[in-house]
Amino acid sequence: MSDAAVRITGMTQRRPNFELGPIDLVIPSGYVTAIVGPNGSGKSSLFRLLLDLAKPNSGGMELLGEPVGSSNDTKLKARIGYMPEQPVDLEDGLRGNQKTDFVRQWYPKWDVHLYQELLRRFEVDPAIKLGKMSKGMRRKFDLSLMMAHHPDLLLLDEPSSGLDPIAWKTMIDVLHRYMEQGNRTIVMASHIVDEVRRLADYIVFVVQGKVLGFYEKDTLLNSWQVMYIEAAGVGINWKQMPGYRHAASISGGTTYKVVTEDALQAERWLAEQKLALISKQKLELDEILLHHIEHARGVL
Ligand SMILES: Nc1ncnc2c1ncn2[C@@H]1O[C@H](COP(=O)(O)OP(=O)(O)OP(=O)(O)O)[C@@H](O)[C@H]1O
Repeated sequence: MSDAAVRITGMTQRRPNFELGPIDLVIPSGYVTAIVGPNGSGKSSLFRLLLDLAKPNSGGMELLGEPVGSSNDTKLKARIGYMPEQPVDLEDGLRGNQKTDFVRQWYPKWDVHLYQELLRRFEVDPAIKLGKMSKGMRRKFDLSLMMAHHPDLLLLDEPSSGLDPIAWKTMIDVLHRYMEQGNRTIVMASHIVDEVRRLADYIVFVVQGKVLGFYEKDTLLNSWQVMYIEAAGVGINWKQMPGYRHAASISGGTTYKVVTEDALQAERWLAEQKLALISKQKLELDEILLHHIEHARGVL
């Protein structure tokens, strides 16, 4: 794995009704990492902490090798593009162009040609007041603005929220192209299975303020499977099957539906037990997340 784009060490944030962490997490540079978790699990809170918009109670964070929270972070921030989940209400009265004129001053690598190309691709008129733009249009404007200074790291909090299918496809293409150039990194929170499938190299599950795991996407999607197994006349202790997560007999018969998170070893085990594997199917990302949530509810 390459250098760390994000390094979080023993970080906690306590609120009256919610505790985030402790989180220890290293996100590699040069890849797309998706943070996946249910509503209220702490994804947006994590982004705000990484941007120093909120302070942790303990622990530390680094972005692109620099500590978060130092007083002189202008150079670091110039290397980052951040897209919050919600637009900033205070900017409602500004026209798009007025926001751009203010924002671009902070970025030495500001690229007006890229900015204009992105606005054209997303079909956004920057002369409109931000408060008068539709939700999706404002999102597309913010995406264009945020990418026009050639950031090394993009932090995207549910980037496709409000986008129509055409704009969504454009966004996926724009982000793919962004990743083609140099050692760039995207960290994004997303609920959209297809988006994670198309963009992510790595997946982080966050549930109830805790990181449940960091996975290489293809390994994760290949290793979680539901298997249909014929097991007539034998009492099987399914819990001995590698990666066992769940088992149920189908309509009380001798066929079992078993979920494993270690498909390769599970198949070997079935062969050793001389059990017939009738069919197998990969789980979708949201089904895998559901298993993680249920497991977390039992142990956290
Ligand atoms: N400013 C705040 N003050 C107090 N509590 C907050 C604040 N913002 C969020 N929370 C609480 O922190 C927890 C985590 O919220 P957060 O927005 O980080 O979750 P999320 O995973 O981004 O959720 P979603 O998928 O709905 O966007 C929730 O319990 C939420 O109510």
